[in-house]
Amino acid sequence: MALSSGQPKVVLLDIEGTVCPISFVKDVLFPYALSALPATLQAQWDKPEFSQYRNAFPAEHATSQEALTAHVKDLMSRDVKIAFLKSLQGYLWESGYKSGELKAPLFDDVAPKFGEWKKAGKEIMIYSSGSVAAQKLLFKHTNGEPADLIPEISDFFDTVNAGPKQEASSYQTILAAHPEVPEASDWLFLSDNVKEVEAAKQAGMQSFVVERPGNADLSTEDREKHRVIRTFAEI
Ligand SMILES: CSCCC(=O)C(=O)COP(=O)(O)O
Ligand SMILES: [Mg+2]
Repeated sequence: MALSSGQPKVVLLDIEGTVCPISFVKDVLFPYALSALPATLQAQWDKPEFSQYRNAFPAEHATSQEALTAHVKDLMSRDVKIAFLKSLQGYLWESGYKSGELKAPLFDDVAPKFGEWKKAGKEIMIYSSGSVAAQKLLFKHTNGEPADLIPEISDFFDTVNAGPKQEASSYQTILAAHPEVPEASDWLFLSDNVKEVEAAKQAGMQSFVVERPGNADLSTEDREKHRVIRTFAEI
């Protein structure tokens, strides 16, 4: 599919398993957050600016630093994609990105395609379970050229401002946020998660499954039902 006139005007992108490897999230970002957690809790526990993160957790898990640490560890071991955890993770990753310890390893085709899409007049938007704050940190600190891709991105969506990624209504919320591109068929959503692709299609968007190294295997049925791409260069 060439992106020329009559083709999608907006490319909406998932992050983990689509623009960067799942292993970056599981093996780099998660351990960083867990290692930063105890010292952060000790330093920030009673600070007013930290209360938004602490108070967002269910009260029974925020009774002490130890209880919160145990709960965060449990949620992360199960990769629970819940907003209060994602928000805290973004807060914990900030120092790592700013110091240069964390840098998002985008797949090689991603940054060049951003430039191509922008030149062709397409809008690039992000929809991830990671918080909008975490998304912005990731795209500001990449291994791409340019390293800061924020200027290329028109909007960011997460489970707070759009809703759960496997529900069609979330894609309708995203559409409603951009009345300048009202036709769902003018949107192309790319994700490693077949259920997310199905939800986007239910909302009327075009949507392809992205198959990257390290992603979950796709079934024969998934491959029959959906277009599967291995790199953005195929678009
Ligand atoms: C952008 S923050 C790091 C990724 C993350 O925490 C996450 O849950 C990504 O999920 P996605 O919806 O991008 O597959
Ligand atoms: Mg994903």
